[in-house]
Amino acid sequence: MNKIEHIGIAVKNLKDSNELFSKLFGEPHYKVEEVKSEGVKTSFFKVGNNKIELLEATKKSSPIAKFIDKKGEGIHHIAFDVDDIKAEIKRLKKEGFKVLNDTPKKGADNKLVVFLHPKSTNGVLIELCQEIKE
Ligand SMILES: C[C@@H](C(=O)O)C(=O)SCCNC(=O)CCNC(=O)[C@H](O)C(C)(C)COP(=O)(O)OP(=O)(O)OC[C@H]1O[C@@H](n2cnc3c(N)ncnc32)[C@H](O)[C@@H]1OP(=O)(O)O
Ligand SMILES: [Co+2]
Repeated sequence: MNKIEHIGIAVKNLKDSNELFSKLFGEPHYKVEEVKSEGVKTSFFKVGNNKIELLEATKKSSPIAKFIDKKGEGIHHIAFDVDDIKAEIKRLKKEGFKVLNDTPKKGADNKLVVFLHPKSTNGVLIELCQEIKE
């Protein structure tokens, strides 16, 4: 794994949270992207070399809606950048981690993504991201 790609924060209202985090960072978000397959609307902030993803649920069955119902708003996942996502899936499965999707799926910001179940990672939902190259 190369580095933290982004940290995902679950929010109830993306518009309100965009304002709040713009004040916090002193800079507005640089993009908004809906990922229908995940039931989320996301916005991204750059903080130095780091990226923060805010996530609002777009439907009741969204993982973000469920998370907020159970735990409230807050840090939802940590995403790590990888070069070869398929090789990482294979390696991590061998190590006993519970990979939630065997086939990488299209995430936000031009990435292929895979999630590891938080029950296999000390309660932290982990996302792996590989940049999609043309
Ligand atoms: C667009 C994109 C991108 O960056 O490109 C994204 O990030 S999309 C981000 C949104 N997409 C995802 O999160 C996809 C991967 N997530 C999932 O498949 C799901 O959310 C699961 C992680 C499998 C949980 O789903 P499930 O239906 O089992 O929910 P559940 O509410 O019954 O939760 C089962 C147990 O996991 C815990 N749990 C659920 N979500 C959690 C989270 N984010 N961090 C830590 N623990 C979590 C619950 O509290 C519960 O624990 P207890 O049993 O102790 O009560
Ligand atoms: Co994410």
